[in-house]
Amino acid sequence: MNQSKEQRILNFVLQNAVRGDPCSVLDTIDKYCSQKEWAMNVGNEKGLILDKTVEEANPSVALELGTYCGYSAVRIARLLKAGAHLLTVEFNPEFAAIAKQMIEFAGVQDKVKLLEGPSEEIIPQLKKKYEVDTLDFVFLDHWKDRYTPDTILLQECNLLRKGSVLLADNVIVPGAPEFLNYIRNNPHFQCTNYPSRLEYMKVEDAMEKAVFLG
Ligand SMILES: Cn1ncc2cc([C@H](O)c3cccc(CNC(=O)c4cc(-c5ccc(F)cc5)cc(O)c4O)c3)ccc21
Ligand SMILES: [Mg+2]
Repeated sequence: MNQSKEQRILNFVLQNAVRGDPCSVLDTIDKYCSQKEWAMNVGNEKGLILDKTVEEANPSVALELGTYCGYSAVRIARLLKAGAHLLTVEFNPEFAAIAKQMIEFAGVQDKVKLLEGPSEEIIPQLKKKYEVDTLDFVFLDHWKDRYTPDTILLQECNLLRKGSVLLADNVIVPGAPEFLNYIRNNPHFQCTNYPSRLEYMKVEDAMEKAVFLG
């Protein structure tokens, strides 16, 4: 049975990156995906925007929707302070299996909890089953038509507090027009757009930051 692209990316990391070194894992994934096979990791250019947003938020509890191969989970986890943790949600079992190995190889497994299932099922479980009070930071990178319903669900589940930071990938490509319309016209959010490039391509993309005002 021939390998998936995601398995090839993981193998390239296991053979070429430095175990326990998150930056080496990120650089190795970026090298593979820019030179050999494109993949939908946030990448290094938008990754720098993610880094700055995480550092500014300095979250104790962070949530990621859409783990994929674990690139952004490693990227976020490497910046978390002692005792802080990232919950990352992946519904595709193959992706989850790859991401688990990627996160462990990078050595950030103590800061990351990978939750398998669709966001619409996991989000309502965060308070009781995963002992979350409120979320300090949320990275949205799953199906683009789920950004809005899941942002509404986060509010309904009382998971956001004054100052909670949402950061959404791909608001230009593939695009999340309905989410941009929702969040920019919502008085409970203060929005900022960060123009950038689609990962590994000379194509325009952008990220949108939305701070919950309570
Ligand atoms: C409900 N639920 N709960 C958890 C959860 C997790 C998933 C998966 O992780 C998953 C699977 C497939 C697609 C995505 C979304 N990502 C994208 O579609 C994307 C596309 C492109 C791009 C850009 C240009 C192209 F030409 C092609 C693809 C660039 C990007 O950065 C992307 O993030 C996410 C899905 C639903 C989930
Ligand atoms: Mg993305």
